[in-house]
Amino acid sequence: MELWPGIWPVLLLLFLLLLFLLPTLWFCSPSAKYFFKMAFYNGWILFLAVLAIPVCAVRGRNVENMKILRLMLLHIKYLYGIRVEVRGAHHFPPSQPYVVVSNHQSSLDLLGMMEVLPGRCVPIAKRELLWAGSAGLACWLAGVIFIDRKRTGDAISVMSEVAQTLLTQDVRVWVFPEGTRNHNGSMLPFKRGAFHLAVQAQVPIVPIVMSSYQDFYCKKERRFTSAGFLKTSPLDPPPCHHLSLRDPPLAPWTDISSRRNESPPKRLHGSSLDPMILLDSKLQAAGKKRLMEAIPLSHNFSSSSPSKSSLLVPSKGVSTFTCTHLH
Ligand SMILES: CCCCCCCC/C=C\CCCCCCCC(=O)SCCNC(=O)CCNC(=O)[C@H](O)C(C)(C)COP(=O)(O)OP(=O)(O)OC[C@H]1O[C@@H](n2cnc3c(N)ncnc32)[C@H](O)[C@@H]1OP(=O)(O)O
Ligand SMILES: CCCCCCCCCCCCCC(=O)OC[C@@H](O)COP(=O)(O)O
Repeated sequence: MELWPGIWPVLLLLFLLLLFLLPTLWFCSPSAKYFFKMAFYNGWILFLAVLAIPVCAVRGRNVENMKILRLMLLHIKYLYGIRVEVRGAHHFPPSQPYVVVSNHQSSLDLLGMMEVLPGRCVPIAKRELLWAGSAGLACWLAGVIFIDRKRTGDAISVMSEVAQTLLTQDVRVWVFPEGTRNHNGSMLPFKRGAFHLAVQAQVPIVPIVMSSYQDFYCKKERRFTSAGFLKTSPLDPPPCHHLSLRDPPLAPWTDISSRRNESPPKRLHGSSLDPMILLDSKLQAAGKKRLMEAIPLSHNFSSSSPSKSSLLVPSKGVSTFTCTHLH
């Protein structure tokens, strides 16, 4: 330090400059605000992971560790003023394995995911996440299943193993069937792994919809505004919609139903297996409409037949999701 006697005034000057510059950027540049918020988001998760690792390591790699991660991540929504509202959590099957499928908009999905993550439920994630420093290690310790999306064969064999584990170790799996983040307002065609998985393990699929972040977050526009002040309207109990999925991704369902004389596998039935919906309070009428329009399914309202709300009812070659409407 003696060689650099002038360093301290320079550092002080830099510090004061930053002290002035950062708040100025924060308040004047939405892009800078977006950048700071995302940097903090990732940095905070990495930091929390450092804390979580020794605690999780006690058990070794174990799905029960996911509870620890979940508890440690739940507060993040408050830091960002994001209010998460959960509708229909009771629609989760109480005690059996199942596959959760959910739309994937951004890494912020983690917030909604942690809000509703059932016990013994592990997400399927891209392999790259394993190398995300402390977060990767924490995920590994919590039993996150990593797949190499570039090697379909490997990914399929991992998922086939998961189909076994699902039953033998009583776990649930959370899959983002779009296979990647997608924030452009529409849903990408589904990858098929989640559906193969459910068929192989003969377990139900529980769809979860996370509402659009469009009114407070947009990666493309580098926009991440404060969201805490928006009004929350009480939401009506959602009516039932029947969503016909004509897209091939659900072909496995139709195959299996035709092999079984148009009758779906028994374990896929169950009026208590309605999908649930996850909404955040920022969701406004336009956002809701956009999201529903974005889902590439044709849906026919059928409030008169709530009793037909079995999870999946293939009929005449078209698989049908019963899905709760965002209302
Ligand atoms: C306290 C601090 C804590 C800090 C730490 C943070 C903690 C956080 C905690 C936890 C967070 C976890 C974070 C989770 C978030 C991560 C999200 C992501 O990473 S999203 C990307 C990965 N997810 C997927 O990719 C979806 C799954 N993908 C699939 O299911 C695909 O289907 C896949 C990879 C298996 C193959 O993909 P294909 O791109 O090749 O395309 P296809 O058309 O689906 O499949 C090709 C053929 O293979 C058949 N196929 C697919 N799966 C099959 C199977 N299981 N068995 C048999 N055939 C199968 C298909 O039917 C198709 O064949 P035919 O065209 O139909 O003939
Ligand atoms: C080494 C520094 C890395 C910093 C990483 C911080 C950890 C954040 C953990 C957030 C978990 C959410 C994971 C997520 O959302 O991953 C994205 C993939 O679903 C889809 O990826 P892609 O759009 O296909 O690239």
